[in-house]
Amino acid sequence: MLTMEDIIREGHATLRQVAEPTDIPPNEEDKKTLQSMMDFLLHSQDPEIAEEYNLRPGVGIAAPQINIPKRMIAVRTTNHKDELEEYGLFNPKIISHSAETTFLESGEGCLSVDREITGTVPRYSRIKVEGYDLNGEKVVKRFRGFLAIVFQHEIDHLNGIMFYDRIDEDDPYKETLPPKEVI
Ligand SMILES: O=CN(O)C[C@@H](CC1CCCC1)C(=O)N1NCCC[C@H]1C(=O)Nc1ccccn1
Ligand code: NI
Repeated sequence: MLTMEDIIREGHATLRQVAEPTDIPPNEEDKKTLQSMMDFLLHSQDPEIAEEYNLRPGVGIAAPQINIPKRMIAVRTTNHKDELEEYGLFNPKIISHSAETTFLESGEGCLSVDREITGTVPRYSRIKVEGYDLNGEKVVKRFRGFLAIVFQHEIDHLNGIMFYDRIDEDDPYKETLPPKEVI
């Protein structure tokens, strides 16, 4: 099972790489990896297991965080109706998003970052994500609220982006996204 020892920390080059797309349909090795990432979130959210194995509770994890530069993410948290939502996706992609932005009041953290970093991390309020599930089935889903934030945090990891890259040094509590580059 995955434990905190498997999670690489900032400074490790893999966290700054752009991860490679996986084969679709997924091969046995990638399916095992994605399942282990989903199991990690489950274990990390179980008080007994988390205590036993000294796991930090996670609501999401991306394969680069376990030193596998492949485009795979797992998410496990409750939605706005307090229902558990669990996803394991290969090659996730944000195919559309709101102009409106949001952010976590308490800021963001990261299992690969062993320090507190304050500041607003602007995220799109609503996103539409496309990807492939463990069976290689295509998934297209809309997310809003906390789930949308988690998915954006995880997909950033696949592109070598850390949450603090999005905090504006000059105005750490700014609540808007920087303008798209003007072509
Ligand atoms: O890339 C993936 N990661 O780095 C694990 C991160 C992902 C989340 C950070 C912000 C959005 C996604 C993670 O889950 N954490 N970050 C470190 C602290 C513990 C934990 C956390 O924020 N837990 C949490 C937050 C709100 C409500 C309930 N639980
Ligand atoms: Ni993270």
